[in-house]
Amino acid sequence: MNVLKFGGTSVKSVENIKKVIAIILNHRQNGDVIGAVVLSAMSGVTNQLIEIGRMAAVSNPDYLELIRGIEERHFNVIKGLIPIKEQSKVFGRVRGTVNELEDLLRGVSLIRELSDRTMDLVMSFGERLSCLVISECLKSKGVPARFCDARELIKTDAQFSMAEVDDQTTNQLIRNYFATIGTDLPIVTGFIGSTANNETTTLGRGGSDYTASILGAALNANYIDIWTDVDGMMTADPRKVPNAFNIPTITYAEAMELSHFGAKVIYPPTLQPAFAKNIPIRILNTFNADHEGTVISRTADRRDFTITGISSIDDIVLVNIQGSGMIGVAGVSAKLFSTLAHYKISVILISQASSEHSICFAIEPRNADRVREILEAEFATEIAHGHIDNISIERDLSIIATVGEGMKKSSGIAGKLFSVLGKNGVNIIAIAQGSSEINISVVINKNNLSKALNAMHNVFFQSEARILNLYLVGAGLIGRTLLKQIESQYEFLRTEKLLRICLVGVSNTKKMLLDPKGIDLSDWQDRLMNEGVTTSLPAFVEKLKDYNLPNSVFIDCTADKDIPLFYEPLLNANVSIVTPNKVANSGSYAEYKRLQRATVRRGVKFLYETNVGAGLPIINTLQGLMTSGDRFLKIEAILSGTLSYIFNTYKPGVSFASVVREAKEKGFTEPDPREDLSGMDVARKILILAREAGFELEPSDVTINNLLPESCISAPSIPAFFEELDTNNAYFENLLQAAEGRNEKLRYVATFENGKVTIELRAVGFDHPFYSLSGADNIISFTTERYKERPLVIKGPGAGAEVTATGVFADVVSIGSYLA
Ligand SMILES: NC(=O)C1=CN([C@@H]2O[C@H](COP(=O)(O)OP(=O)(O)OC[C@H]3O[C@@H](n4cnc5c(N)ncnc54)[C@H](O)[C@@H]3O)[C@@H](O)[C@H]2O)C=CC1
Ligand SMILES: N[C@@H](CC=O)C(=O)O
Ligand code: NA
Repeated sequence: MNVLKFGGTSVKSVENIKKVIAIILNHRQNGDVIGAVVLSAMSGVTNQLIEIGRMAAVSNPDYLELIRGIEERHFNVIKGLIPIKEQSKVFGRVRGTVNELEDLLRGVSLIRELSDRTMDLVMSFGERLSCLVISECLKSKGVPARFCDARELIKTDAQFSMAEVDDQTTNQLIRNYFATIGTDLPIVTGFIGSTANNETTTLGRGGSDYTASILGAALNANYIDIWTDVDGMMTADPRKVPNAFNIPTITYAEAMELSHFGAKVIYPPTLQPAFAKNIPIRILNTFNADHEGTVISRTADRRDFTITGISSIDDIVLVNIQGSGMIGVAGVSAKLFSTLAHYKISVILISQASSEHSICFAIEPRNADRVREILEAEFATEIAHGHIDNISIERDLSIIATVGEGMKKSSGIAGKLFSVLGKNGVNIIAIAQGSSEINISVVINKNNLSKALNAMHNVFFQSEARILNLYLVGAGLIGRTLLKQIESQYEFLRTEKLLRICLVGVSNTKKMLLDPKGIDLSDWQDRLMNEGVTTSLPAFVEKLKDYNLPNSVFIDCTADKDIPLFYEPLLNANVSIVTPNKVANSGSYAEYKRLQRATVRRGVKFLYETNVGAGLPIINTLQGLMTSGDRFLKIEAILSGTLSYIFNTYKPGVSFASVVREAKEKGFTEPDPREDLSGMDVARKILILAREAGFELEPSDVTINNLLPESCISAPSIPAFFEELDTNNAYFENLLQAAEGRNEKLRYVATFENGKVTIELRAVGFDHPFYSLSGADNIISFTTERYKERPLVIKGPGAGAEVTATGVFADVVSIGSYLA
């Protein structure tokens, strides 16, 4: 035998009530015995009744309008669900109940007073009306339903609005009642009860769940089914954590912790009677009746995760009371908490460090000022004597609770929790863990709530892929290729690497598009074109900070000199950066160092493997040697893919400018190819390598060996530059022919040795290791303490869209692994 309870949304409209009736009929057809059905008021009605009461209390006659509205809603149910010839009798009964409500409010309006006692009576009409109407609907469908006013069964004390149930009397009354009704199906008003003197009381908002549990326990039901509008309890609030999913089984204790911390699926007192009788509570969805929902019972099986759920209280304040006079003095906390209890201030969380120097506790914001006054008065003497310094209040905070019985047996949960919050720059203000070990609560700033919840959910519920939120600036050749590569690897990363890449922002020089829900990788170009707004980097970064998404990565695929100005603020906001743009690392040494320090300080990543040799593993190799304690003696390298390509491809008689054009078309050159031909690009790269090798070099320490005649450099635009190149063909032809005549090849070689950089155009013979390069190859030779006899050499294509995007992609994925 089961007790069924349907909440406010389930009985909100004709459409929804049809679903409720179908569920009841279905049970009966399957032979499942229903002991009782408990109903809430139609959704919105209780709030309206409260408003009506308040309006009447100030003699505002408009309340009559609201009463008509409530009456109308119930009439509509009758019209929609009861055959015409049976309707008038039910209309009459509804009208009679509504008249009773009107009489009551007339009285309230006359005496202009609304006590908690009267308010409870006013509120009782919501459930009385819904049960009245729906029991008649069921009767007309052949169910032997019978309206049951719970005030005759549930006896309480006289704490109106939050009455305590007298279990013994109540259980007896319930059993007596059920002994008399035979096979009738009582439709019981949720939420309400009455005192020994038959005054109406209510059991607290959400109390209909509690009514069902009281009935179920008294009747020794097999199940208490709470039918609501969600698929059971979820691992987190799905409005805040889109990846939250249903929890199939949960213990009473876990459900209690989660519902105290804001998971509004079940009213916490409901759990007690069910727990005492070991009756499972099932949370089911009226609108998705086939879903298995959540079963709450003593033991929960089918556990895939160490924690069961994450919940939060979104708005709290923290009160801190501290002073040297508190150390070792017994009774301060006793006085503190008995004072709070005396004033009925509910304390949500308490934390005291073992130094006993301070105690902090969380309360609802509406109590903050009152608590300060109360405590300042109560501890006036201690404050006057300096034993207590002050009572401070910190606002705009949230509490997040990780809940789960599984935490008892496993270590490392707190470590995981703090690490994920740390990596996402979420500062923890206070921590509490009860010795039951099924709840670890942390207090954080409210503006980090969504980020923290999502990041935590992501690491604790590991079967789900970790999200990496990308913001790409510069959707040019490399940027576009990167997105294409990510798109084709998306499924592999999600299923094999448990990494879900989400593009949140993308921009080029003209337009930018940001969407925190993610931009589909298959149509980002169309969306950018159609929905994008004029690019503004400050606005882009502002939005990024505003969204405050976990695991955010900023990718700079431009060669822009201004974008690096945003790197440090981004790192400080715990956003990792990946970039092929060399500007930041080749500016002043101080700036280079500042970025390095920011990454260490904030525990985020700044990765730029493609600054040198595109996708070739040069920076990673160098950093590996450095961190393992090797020392660099010499770096000798060919670092320009563009120049390699030109020197490997140029044949006398061909126009030099056309070879440069080819290099540009193949995607080897910088957005402005003069950067390559002037030697600037190589200068940047060797400077970066020297710095990575531990040397403090400024750009002025690198002399550029420029290959271009002045007229080419000073051309006003890139097309003009190409024209200028054409007119200088003879200059380049001579240069190359001279080498060719000696069977040598031209190589643009950068060397770092003894703290000094040299860059020169060399002609090398076939016995030189740099002779046999082809295409856009780079070659880098590291001579170190450990690689002294024979240097470590890395060689391969050092420019081009695919290889560069691959390097950027690898950096992005490595951030994903780090954050996980
Ligand atoms: N092409 C290659 O082989 C390699 C390139 N790199 C680097 O990759 C970066 C990108 O190169 P490519 O994709 O070849 O250049 P590109 O010129 O094709 O793309 C650059 C993109 O950045 C956009 N952009 C420029 N300033 C912007 C701003 N302020 N805001 C938004 N968007 C902006 C442009 O609209 C363009 O779409 C450069 O820093 C380059 O040095 C690094 C290694 C190899
Ligand atoms: N333009 C560069 C590629 C990027 O670093 C080159 O030609 O090497
Ligand atoms: Na590289």
